[in-house]
Amino acid sequence: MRLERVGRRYGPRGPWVLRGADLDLPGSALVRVVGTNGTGKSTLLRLVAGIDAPSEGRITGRPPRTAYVPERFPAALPFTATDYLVHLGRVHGLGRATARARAGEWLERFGAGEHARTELAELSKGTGQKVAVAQALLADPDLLVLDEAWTGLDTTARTELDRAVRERVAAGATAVFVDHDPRRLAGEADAVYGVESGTVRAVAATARDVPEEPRVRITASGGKPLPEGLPGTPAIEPPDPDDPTRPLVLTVDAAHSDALLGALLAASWHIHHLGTEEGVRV
Ligand SMILES: Nc1ncnc2c1ncn2[C@@H]1O[C@H](COP(=O)(O)OP(=O)(O)OP(=O)(O)O)[C@@H](O)[C@H]1O
Repeated sequence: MRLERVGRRYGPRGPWVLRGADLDLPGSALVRVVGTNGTGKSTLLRLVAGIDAPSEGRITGRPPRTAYVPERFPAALPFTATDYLVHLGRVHGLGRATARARAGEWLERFGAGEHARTELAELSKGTGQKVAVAQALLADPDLLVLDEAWTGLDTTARTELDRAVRERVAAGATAVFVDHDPRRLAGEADAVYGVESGTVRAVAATARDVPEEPRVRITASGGKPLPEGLPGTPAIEPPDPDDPTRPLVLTVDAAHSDALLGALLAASWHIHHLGTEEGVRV
């Protein structure tokens, strides 16, 4: 599949979110898309998935069996989890019995089997996300597009999704994903693309070629919640602290460390330690 000189803007006079984007998506490949907040990653993924059309340029060779998981699951649909999955399985060309069996298997796999008959509107956010992910995997897609699909899943389901993505790629599919956590499938991507200032560029031809960028570790604590949209999208440990006053370790590319420190200090966070980390990769 290929994107050639693709541009997208919202509205005829809107600013170009993407312009002149070229992208080759081979089969049997895991492709990561990175970039800071609001640079157009979701826009690019919607174009790749075919649920949005480019304002200019062309997209060719998209496999017929394409699946997409958006950042937010539209939970207000009037179906039970199983009926929704069967319906989408039918849309993807599965027979009713196969769609029903696979719906059950995927819900079980993600630990949501007990919610098979729950109305979508009554599902918790996390279980709704499990249904969204099951929907995408149900019909063995040849192109799997995941936009922050891990967000909201519990640890077991996240690991299961990692496994399912690897299985699809091993079966010959292309999986394109965005995730804010740089450790997600770290070192496994066949290609990494960065979206920046409206353009898409290869950050690394293969995971092995990722340049060794120094990473900075900041240990910090604060009484207030962390500010939204931290510079450099740092990895944060532990990800869900029980005690907000407990120090967190934030790891970020050195290029963003000053901005991140500034954001933490502006939010009245206390900095305990600052150091570099060797060998951390995208
Ligand atoms: N449907 C839309 N209508 C108008 N503007 C939009 C629409 N979708 C996205 N945009 C704009 O396009 C730009 C890129 O948004 P997009 O969601 O693609 O970025 P992103 O990199 O995925 O962001 P984030 O990391 O915050 O998820 C933003 O300025 C956004 O406001």
